[in-house]
Amino acid sequence: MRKAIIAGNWKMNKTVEEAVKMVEELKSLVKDATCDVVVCPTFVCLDAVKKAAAGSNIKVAAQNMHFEESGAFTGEVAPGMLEAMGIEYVVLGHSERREYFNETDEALNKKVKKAFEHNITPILCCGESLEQRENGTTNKVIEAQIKADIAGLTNDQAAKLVIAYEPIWAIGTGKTATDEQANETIKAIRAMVAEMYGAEVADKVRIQYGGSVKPNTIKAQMAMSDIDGALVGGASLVASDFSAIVNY
Ligand SMILES: O=C[C@H](O)COP(=O)(O)O
Repeated sequence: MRKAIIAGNWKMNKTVEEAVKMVEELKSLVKDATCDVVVCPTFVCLDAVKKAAAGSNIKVAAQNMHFEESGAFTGEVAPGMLEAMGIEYVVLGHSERREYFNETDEALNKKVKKAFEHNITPILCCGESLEQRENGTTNKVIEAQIKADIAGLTNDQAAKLVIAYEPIWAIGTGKTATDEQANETIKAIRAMVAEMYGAEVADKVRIQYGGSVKPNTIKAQMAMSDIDGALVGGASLVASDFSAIVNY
């Protein structure tokens, strides 16, 4: 039985003060959640959020990291720096990073491996554009992403993966994939993982849905057979909305 995981991706929002205030509010609101609860603040807020979340059930994720250990990479953050801070998860390959920051599958594969080396669990994002959904290439596009991004892991590492299926056309648009569409694609992703690492591993991998998840959509989404959680953007910025999602 997979434990659900719901993560709030704050993207480029919240000052340190606002982020800490949000965690302080969330702590009591999500304390009885039955799923894993994760917040993903910007790098500048990570340390303060981690300290604010201490002693609670809120886990902290970075929104990105570099694959190198250290060196002349101005503006980047190394995996060891996140590990030293006790960061448990890292979001990798969000469609915004693939699109605006030219993140490639080759780099993502290095990042996924490096995250595991540093005891950080990747939340690996994948998903198709509206055009790809409409021309019927959704599974082909996602298969290319998954096969490249998670290649070369051990079975133990692969089993710990969190994958977020985010149809790009549903991000921040108010359009969610139907529960059936999301579930079907997530099933297909699980089959891709099974092809690479076997059914036993694939059965352990947690696969979230992301794209305009709201308090009024989550219950039906979580009732689907293969949806193991959510990666929430906009609705994760307000404590009452995010806690309502987490306490679905
Ligand atoms: O990482 C989160 C996703 O991009 C979803 O964002 P959204 O809930 O605002 O559509």
